Amino acid sequence: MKIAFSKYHGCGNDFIIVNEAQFPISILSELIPKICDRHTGVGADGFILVKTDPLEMIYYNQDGSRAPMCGNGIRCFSKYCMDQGIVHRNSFPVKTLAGIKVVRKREDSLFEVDMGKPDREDLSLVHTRDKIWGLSYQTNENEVLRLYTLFHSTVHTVVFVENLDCIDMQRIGKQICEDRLFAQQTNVNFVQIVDRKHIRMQTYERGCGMTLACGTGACAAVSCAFDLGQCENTVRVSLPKGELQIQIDGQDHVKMIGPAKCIAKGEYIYEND
Ligand SMILES: N[C@@H](CCC[C@H](N)C(=O)O)C(=O)O
Repeated sequence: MKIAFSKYHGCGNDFIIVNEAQFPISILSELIPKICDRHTGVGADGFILVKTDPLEMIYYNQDGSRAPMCGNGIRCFSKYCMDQGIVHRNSFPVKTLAGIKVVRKREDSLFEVDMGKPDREDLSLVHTRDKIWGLSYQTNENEVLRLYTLFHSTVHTVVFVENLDCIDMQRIGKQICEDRLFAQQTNVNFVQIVDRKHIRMQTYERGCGMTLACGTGACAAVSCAFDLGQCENTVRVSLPKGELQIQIDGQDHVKMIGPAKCIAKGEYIYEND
């Protein structure tokens, strides 16, 4: 079976985007890990299904697991919908498992997404403790870190470090992500505060591993740093291949601003085993 796809990226976080109508949903669990494979497939961090009536983003990680939301993904989804003539307005609502998100394409071609508020309290489905906020955590190699977990459209744990370049994010990220503290694993964001208006970060993503950027993770990191009094309410987030801007208004409401780019279009030849 041939499946028409587009590939987009937002700050290096890459996605295969496919229109829902063209194949039976029953093949998804086999299709996603195959098409996202970087050697034998097209290669991507995530897979996005587009539903048009109403407009909905259905997001899957590289391994085929479903996630409630994806910050870089929703900007790419929005650009795809505009490129394909699915939407004709510059601002529109998108249904996600984490609620309706309103997207706006700006004059500078960046996409602005109203990401809503973080949830620091009702995390009963996220972790097995009452709260993980400043929890002291020892890694297998005896590093001691502090973990801050919150729900920002999906589950995120923030770890502040002195210098991103001096830490084994793959090893530590995997350990925290898979720790039994978390009922359904967690995304792990390593954050270096550069100054009160600028952070550097990189994420070990649940269902995928290290990625070059994570939009919901950037929102979680800035919300957490702001809460702890470590940054202003408007922060530049530097990632290995791009930059996001995160703004928090007086009511704890978070906006994410960043790019979305089409890289390729093609047909994937799907063969089931
Ligand atoms: N890359 C994303 C987040 C994707 C989902 C995540 N891996 C999860 O399982 O929650 C982003 O840009 O937000």
